[in-house]
Amino acid sequence: MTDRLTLTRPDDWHVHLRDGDMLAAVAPETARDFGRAIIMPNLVPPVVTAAQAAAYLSRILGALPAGSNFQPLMTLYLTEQTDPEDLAAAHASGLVTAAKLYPAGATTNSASGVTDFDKVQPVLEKMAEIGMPMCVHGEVTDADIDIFDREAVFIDRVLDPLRRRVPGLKVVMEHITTAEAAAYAKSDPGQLAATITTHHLIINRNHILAGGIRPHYYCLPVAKRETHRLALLEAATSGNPCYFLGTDSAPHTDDAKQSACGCAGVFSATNTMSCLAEVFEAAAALDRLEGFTALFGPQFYGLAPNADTITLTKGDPVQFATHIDTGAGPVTLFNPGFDLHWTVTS
Ligand SMILES: NC(=O)N[C@@H](CC(=O)O)C(=O)O
Ligand SMILES: [Zn+2]
Ligand SMILES: [Zn+2]
Repeated sequence: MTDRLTLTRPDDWHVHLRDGDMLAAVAPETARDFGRAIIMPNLVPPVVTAAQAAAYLSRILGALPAGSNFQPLMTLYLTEQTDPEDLAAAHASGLVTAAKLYPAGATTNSASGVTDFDKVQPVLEKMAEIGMPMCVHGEVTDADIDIFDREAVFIDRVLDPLRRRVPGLKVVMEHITTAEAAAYAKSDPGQLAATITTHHLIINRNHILAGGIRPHYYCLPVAKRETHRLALLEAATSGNPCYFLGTDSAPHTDDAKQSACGCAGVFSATNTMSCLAEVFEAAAALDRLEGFTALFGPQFYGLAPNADTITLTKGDPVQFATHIDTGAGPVTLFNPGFDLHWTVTS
């Protein structure tokens, strides 16, 4: 029986660190196990300019524990006003790694996102030219499309046509939740990839809705039926480098989650590596955990893997605190619903 596992230090290719008191509390949680992370720009107001990204980067660095080597990889939030030259300069200087496309209204803090995709065509062409990846929240926002269908419809109606209009654009389909997205993501190696979250490998829509409504499992895109979870699990454990970890750890205070109109987002930064080790072991794929968490992301982004390692150790069930305290209020940690035996020990 394997009871120790040493991996190249993982990265998180999609995380929300927020700002202010929340940032102070959650940045150390991500920095503990991860070497780098793609930092989502959906603050209020969003991070749309290079100057805003530079200021946000310094606030993140200021929230890290002393001696931390964690490296935030910044993103810009694309709007219909984004200036292709400002974006290209931010990328060329190394300040910004990618740009994030939110369909307006698709998710938390996406009001400034894109409504008319033609308007961002020049920016996307510039990104293709300079090799800057586009990360996308892939859901349509049409009121007449069922929420469980919004990801699959986005691929057909928006993403595939957009990629045909902008050949050469590197795209990361963020936090995929469907078999359709997993199939599409592998259709153009090196140009197209997908992040998969920890929680979408573990929960399906029954976990949210059966036997009572569980707001801490509500996120966007919403978890789908079990067949889709199984497709994601197969993708994540397949060893195909087009799939890599993006936790989408998205903290909201318990007040904001446990409400008549609760926010979307699952906070999983603290226990993600324990959860994933359990999931990959159950799938007899522990040997593929390193690719998914530490090798395939940097490969797609054209970066070297981290030079150091982490070690996970298996033992008696580990107890994580049910929540973390933040200056903004308590934030509940993702509960996988099963015992966790693996813990990051060094
Ligand atoms: N995933 C979520 O449910 N929420 C994210 C936004 C996002 O990634 O779509 C958030 O910022 O809270
Ligand atoms: Zn999203
Ligand atoms: Zn997110």
